[in-house]
Amino acid sequence: MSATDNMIPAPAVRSKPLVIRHLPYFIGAAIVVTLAARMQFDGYVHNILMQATTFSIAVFGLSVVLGLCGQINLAQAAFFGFGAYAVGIGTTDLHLSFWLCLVAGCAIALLAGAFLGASTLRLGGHYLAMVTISFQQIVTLVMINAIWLTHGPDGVPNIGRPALFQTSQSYLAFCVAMLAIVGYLVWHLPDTKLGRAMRAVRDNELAAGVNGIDVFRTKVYAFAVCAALGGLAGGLFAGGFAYVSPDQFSFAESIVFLTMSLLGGVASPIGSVIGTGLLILIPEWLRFLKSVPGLYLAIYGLFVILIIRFMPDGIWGFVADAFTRWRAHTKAPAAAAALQLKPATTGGDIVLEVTGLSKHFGGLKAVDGVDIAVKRGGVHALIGPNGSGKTTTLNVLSGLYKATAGKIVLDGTDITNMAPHQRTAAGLGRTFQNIRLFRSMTALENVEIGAERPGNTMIGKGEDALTERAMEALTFVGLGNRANELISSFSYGHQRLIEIARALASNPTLLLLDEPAAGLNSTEKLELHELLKRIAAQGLTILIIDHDMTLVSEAAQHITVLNFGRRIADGESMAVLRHPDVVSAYLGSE
Ligand SMILES: Nc1ncnc2c1ncn2[C@@H]1O[C@H](COP(=O)(O)OP(=O)(O)OP(=O)(O)O)[C@@H](O)[C@H]1O
Repeated sequence: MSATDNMIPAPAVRSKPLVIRHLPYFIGAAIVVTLAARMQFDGYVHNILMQATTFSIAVFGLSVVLGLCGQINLAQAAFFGFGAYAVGIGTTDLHLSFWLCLVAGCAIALLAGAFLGASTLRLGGHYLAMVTISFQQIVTLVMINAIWLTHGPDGVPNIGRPALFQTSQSYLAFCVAMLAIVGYLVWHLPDTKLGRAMRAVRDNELAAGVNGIDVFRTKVYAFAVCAALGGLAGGLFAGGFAYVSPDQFSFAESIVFLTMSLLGGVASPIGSVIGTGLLILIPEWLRFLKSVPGLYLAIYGLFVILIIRFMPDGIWGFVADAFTRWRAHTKAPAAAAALQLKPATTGGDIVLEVTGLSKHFGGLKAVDGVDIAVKRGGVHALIGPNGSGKTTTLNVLSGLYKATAGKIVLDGTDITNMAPHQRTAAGLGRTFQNIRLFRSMTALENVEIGAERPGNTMIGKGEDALTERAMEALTFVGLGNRANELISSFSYGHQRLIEIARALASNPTLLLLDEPAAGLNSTEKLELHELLKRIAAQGLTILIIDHDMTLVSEAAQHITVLNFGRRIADGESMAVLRHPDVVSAYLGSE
């Protein structure tokens, strides 16, 4: 019988199909598109709407790369320019179809974004910002100087539109429809597997990696999507204004896009539209102040500073946060079935075999030639005084550190040289000494990421199955009734339980627990002990590090002891705890 045969029946209540749930959005979007097609705007209002619509799509890109994935992109105007010039040059000089040029512009931007991302995203932080600024400057220089291609500073006039949308009015309606479609996709992205991976990477890269997410690839995807949206927006912009020139795609424009994104709320397409609309409209509203030199810019700047100061997550971020908190207290989570753990049993009696493992930091031998054999089923403890190399060992096991020497075999598979997410896919689950949860997410969303582990045989297809599995794991640790609350509303002890639930939801073959009792009070420690018993009762093997000798001696059947990075004892718990070397090294000699 396969593991999937043992799956728990799903709770009776299933959510409605997405299209039905989001029907109000589509009806609203259809009304707005109809209004855009029917209402008569003067040229000035029309231009503002066209600019706001196309800029919003470019800012959607930033909401993906920066808002969802936490990676800075200061070259969005360059990608916008790729799309604009593809349509400009394609429809005028090459006499190609608008549609072909639009698709080509998106593709060029996507490829450039993927290339830039793949070559620089390992840098992160300030370096990434610097590289994207340089890229932006190079693109601007090419636009100005490659006159044979771009027409240089004169720009490209008389850009064509599709035959279907020749009039300004119909073209605007088409752009608004594109805004609605792309906006819907970006709005829905955080609830997809890729979107959850991006949010996990943004919140905590280490935890994302050990929960089975390929961090680097996720970042490259985010960057490529951002660039493609920039290209699409630029192509639409070119058709709308029928003219493009290099100054429209400068570094200053990239900063404008970024400000729009931050002002409205970087994590949501609604924020993108709000920020874009405001930043385009505020200068128009303050136009009457232009007679007093400097006053207009001072008020404009003050307005932006005040919003960012008092709403650090932007206008929509502020509203959405309040809504999430309200919903957590009003929307009761669905009841969940009992969690089943069905750890894989492909290898022999030994689940984890570590031989000659070493990790040196320069001259410091944090782990030095350690052997550990963890038997299938039950609890194996790794103990030792402070600084003896326990956490380093766990970090090498889960791939956060590369081993200096030695071999690690998990359930018959050599995982020594695998990346963290590949080890997770191979069946490793872990928690951290310093809790590493995804802090912008709810408890349920955190555990869903664990449940999504590649190779998890205990989960069916689709979002409902994912939610059910996560609810089961949360209910197993006693927090099912608080599934929709944000991490910040949980006590330290409960956050530890959520981390354990996240690992359990992935149905690992081996669970590594790094000091799970640290920071817990005596009642919470008792609850943890009970939890460990219930986990072990389902046949899941646990390798635990902890300083609480009562917990270790009662929970673990087997103990390995480290001191100064070397193994000094190994065997059945009671015998090891009485071993003279252990007593003197770890518990004190008297
Ligand atoms: N990234 C690192 N760079 C340099 N030295 C490190 C690093 N990580 C750990 N060490 C050193 O390796 C040794 C072992 O540390 P480790 O955290 O593994 O010990 P531990 O047994 O888990 O201690 P504790 O019980 O206090 O958590 C220590 O001397 C520590 O300072």
